[in-house]
Amino acid sequence: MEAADNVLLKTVLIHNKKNCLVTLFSTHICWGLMSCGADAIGQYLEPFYYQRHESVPIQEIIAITPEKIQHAQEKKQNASLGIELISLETRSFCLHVVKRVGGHRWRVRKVIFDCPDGQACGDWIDAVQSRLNSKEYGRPKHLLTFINPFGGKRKAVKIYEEKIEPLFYLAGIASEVIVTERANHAHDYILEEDLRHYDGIICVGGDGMFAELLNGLLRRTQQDAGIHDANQETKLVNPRLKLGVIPGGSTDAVVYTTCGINDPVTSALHIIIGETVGVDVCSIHQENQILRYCVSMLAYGYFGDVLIDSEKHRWMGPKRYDWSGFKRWCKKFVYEAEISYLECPDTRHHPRDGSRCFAGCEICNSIQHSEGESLYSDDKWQTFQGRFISFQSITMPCRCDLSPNGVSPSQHLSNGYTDLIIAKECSQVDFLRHMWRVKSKTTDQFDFDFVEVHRVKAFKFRPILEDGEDEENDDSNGRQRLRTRQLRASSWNCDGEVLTEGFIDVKVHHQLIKLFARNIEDERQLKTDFCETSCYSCSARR
Ligand SMILES: CCCCCCCCCCCCC/C=C/[C@@H](O)[C@H](COP(=O)(O)O)NC(=O)CCCCCCCCCCCCCCC
Ligand SMILES: Nc1ncnc2c1ncn2[C@@H]1O[C@H](COP(=O)(O)OP(=O)(O)O)[C@@H](O)[C@H]1O
Ligand SMILES: [Ca+2]
Repeated sequence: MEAADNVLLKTVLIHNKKNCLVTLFSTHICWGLMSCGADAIGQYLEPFYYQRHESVPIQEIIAITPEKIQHAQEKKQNASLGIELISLETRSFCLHVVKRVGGHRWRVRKVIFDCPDGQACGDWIDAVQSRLNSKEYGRPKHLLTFINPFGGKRKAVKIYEEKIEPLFYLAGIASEVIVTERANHAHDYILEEDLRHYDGIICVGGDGMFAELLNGLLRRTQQDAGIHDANQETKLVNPRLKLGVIPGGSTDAVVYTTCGINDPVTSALHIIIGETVGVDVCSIHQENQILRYCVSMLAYGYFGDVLIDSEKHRWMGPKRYDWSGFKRWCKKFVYEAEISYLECPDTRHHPRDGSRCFAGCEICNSIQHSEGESLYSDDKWQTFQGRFISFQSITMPCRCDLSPNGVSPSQHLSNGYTDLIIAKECSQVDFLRHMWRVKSKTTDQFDFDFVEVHRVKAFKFRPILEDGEDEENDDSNGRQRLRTRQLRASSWNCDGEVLTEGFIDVKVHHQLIKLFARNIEDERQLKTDFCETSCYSCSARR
């Protein structure tokens, strides 16, 4: 289709006291000063070219609202008549659009246009609003919102009331708000209540709170579909509802990874524009039962112990992890397990391939999975048996303040794989060197001989809790005694929730859920000079 075919509305309007040609295309809106054409309002000459122009995709328009402005001429008239203010015809409108202010942070920018008359103004508002309502953008209309008042720095209610509610109101989103009264409140609500009226469920909280939504929604979806228990072979059903998070917790890795920053306003804008990204989910099984679902980090050993200890220091807020992390590091513990895993068959994809998952990621979109195939019949299972300090399964990159590049920087949101990171038995100093690199942005954190990494589709974890038989000890009668030494057991840190079962089977489900978020943008590639190719003016100049 010719670009010009997509023009829905084209008028000369006043913006910043100058005549501007404003064009509404089906995918974006463009405005700027003209280099030729008449200046008279409502008239322009073809062909026209913009001298300088700006363009905003429809997707990135938060709202269009009428703007009551007293125009200069009316002001004069009113002043001469001695009238302070009369009810004015609305001849101006305000576009509220996404503005990027750096570091993946989004804000709202207001752009005001004055129209020749009220009719033209109404036409513009209707035309833009009808594009915003179009199903192709998938903007949510009804959300179910849970707020955890005790997460992170305990500011979630304030964040919602002061920053998020006004934005949802502006965008025309109706949100039913539930401030949770206990742990699992949101989980149980999702499992039991009627959710038909909602387009999505969001929370203001941390990863633990998000895990409640995730587990509630996935259980509910399987239950409604008649899947009650499931082994690793079961094909799970994708939920209709989308999930979203506004950061109000401690680590906020889910939101940091999918929006590039833990900023409440940025997250609210990602939700409002309705863009979604598919996200891989791990199901954690024991026998034929699913114990839990996990999207970010599933960790045993060091990070499992840090979580258990940190719960005792919840009053410290997010800093509790540093304190517990330090305490755990001081006491070195070693664990042992047998881990079998099914590695990604495509050797181009691995945790050290240097790739990054950006919005519209080609790797995520191109990877093929044969979901129907049996995992057990596969003879490609490999086994690791040994001692380690930390074992992590990282299903999304897990960016956060503690690790801005991510715990596994080359992991992807929706490639269908999880990365196993095993920090094998080593000195405390060596483990710290590895963690230091996880925190820093520069060097390969896996470039140590004691760190082993694999990109896998599924794994089985069997803790070994007793040392092998030790025959070297003789008892007082000189008889050889078989002795076993107790090894330390840990628990799992599953998206920040404790899981006490040690033996587990884990499988990754490719893009099982959809999250309201664009995924991070490659800021070097954001176009600023030219708008989309369908822009008439730009394509004419190219
Ligand atoms: C010395 C530098 C240490 C840098 C350590 C970087 C490790 C970063 C791991 C981040 C894990 C991110 C994965 C997501 C986890 C969350 O699901 C989950 C729950 O989140 P929520 O609170 O929002 O509900 N969060 C966590 O489990 C937090 C784990 C954080 C562990 C921090 C460990 C700090 C270690 C400090 C050691 C200091 C030794 C100093 C020696 C002189
Ligand atoms: N009203 C509540 N009282 C106590 N705990 C709650 C409440 N609402 C949610 N929770 C629980 O609090 C835990 C931590 O929440 P989260 O929002 O992730 O904060 P943080 O990131 O600080 O851990 C979650 O496990 C969640 O189940
Ligand atoms: Ca993944």
